[in-house]
Amino acid sequence: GFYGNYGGQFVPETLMYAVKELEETYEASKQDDAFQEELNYYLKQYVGRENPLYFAERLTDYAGGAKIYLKREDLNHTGAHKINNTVGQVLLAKKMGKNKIVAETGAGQHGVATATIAALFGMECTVFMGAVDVERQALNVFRMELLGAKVISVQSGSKTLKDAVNEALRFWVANVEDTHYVMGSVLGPHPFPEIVRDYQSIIGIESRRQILEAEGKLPDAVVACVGGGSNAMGIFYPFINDQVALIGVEAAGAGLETEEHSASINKGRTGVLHGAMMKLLQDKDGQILEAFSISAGLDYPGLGPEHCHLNESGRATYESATDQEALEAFKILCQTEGIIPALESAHAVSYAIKLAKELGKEKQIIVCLSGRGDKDVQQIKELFEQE
Ligand SMILES: Cc1ncc(COP(=O)(O)O)c(/C=N/[C@H](C(=O)O)[C@@H](O)C(C)C)c1O
Repeated sequence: GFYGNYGGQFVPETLMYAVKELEETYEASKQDDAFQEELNYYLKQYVGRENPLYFAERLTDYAGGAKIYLKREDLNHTGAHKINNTVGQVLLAKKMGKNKIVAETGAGQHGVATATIAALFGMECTVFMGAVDVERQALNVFRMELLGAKVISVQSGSKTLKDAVNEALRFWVANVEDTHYVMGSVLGPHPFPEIVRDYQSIIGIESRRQILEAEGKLPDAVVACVGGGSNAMGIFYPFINDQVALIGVEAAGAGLETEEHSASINKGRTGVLHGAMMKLLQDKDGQILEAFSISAGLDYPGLGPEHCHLNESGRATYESATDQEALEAFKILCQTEGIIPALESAHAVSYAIKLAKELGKEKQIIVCLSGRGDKDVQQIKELFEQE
């Protein structure tokens, strides 16, 4: 369960049984043809895969360099990549005979994706969400409730994702007999980072095949935003043995030199949170610092253990984009391609525009468009009205 010096299973005894049971069930599911068939059925017929790897010609012209391809996870059912993971994990819950689901959410996309699949399989669903995020992503709270989920607003700590995960883990410990915890990103104790990576790898598997079809060669770089790191790990992993640059884009918020960002790799130190060893934003006493970002989905003070290892080994590099840069890219994508991206994804687009210029016309870049921006329009509207 380790990725170099990161990862592990730093959980209390009360959770060891549950993570061991999950590990066994996951390993067994890999050999279970019926399970794989059911998973692929829902990915195709319900999520709507495969989605396009779209050549963004006007965005490419705007950037003035390498060809930019967008992997359209925004076109999935529920509007983001999160559902790739929740389909798989809820099927695992069924395989373990558990009919209740608990999850955390920040941007609300993971919560919506969990509530959606729980409704599909008639399972009870409880989602923990920081009170700050309940405010910021009110539309997604309503969607979760429409889908039959119970949304619990978390008042402790900084009232954002970190605190929602703490409360969700506590709930899971108390209900482990009949409840599965659907982890929303490549975080948490082994085997969660592996499971979420594997379910999200469908993004990179499709992208690799599609770029070879379109260009007859692999891309020069793959770019994705990183909150906990699941859409990035999913698009990176199938390219891991290729000569392809893998670039994660962290949220620099108000700026890396300020206290207001979520740049765990660029400004963090090694520590343990939510059961895993990873790079974390923490003060000199090891207290976890609050993360900041204009996008709720990147607002997490850590980054998944496998990303920390890829960074240390040099296989992947981690850049960042500020709130302002993300907002700029958000507008540019709307105007050049008629696509309203999630604010999280706009961080990746922002860096990709810079990289395209640097690489020049002969090269190709794939950007993971992890979600659509409908959930952010209200927040953006208010921002523009303030300008
Ligand atoms: C559209 C979209 N794009 C990217 C992210 C960042 O999550 P990762 O892909 O796991 O780094 C997110 C993260 N959303 C989570 C959520 O909706 O709960 C997030 O807040 C946490 C699970 C990290 C997202 O919604």
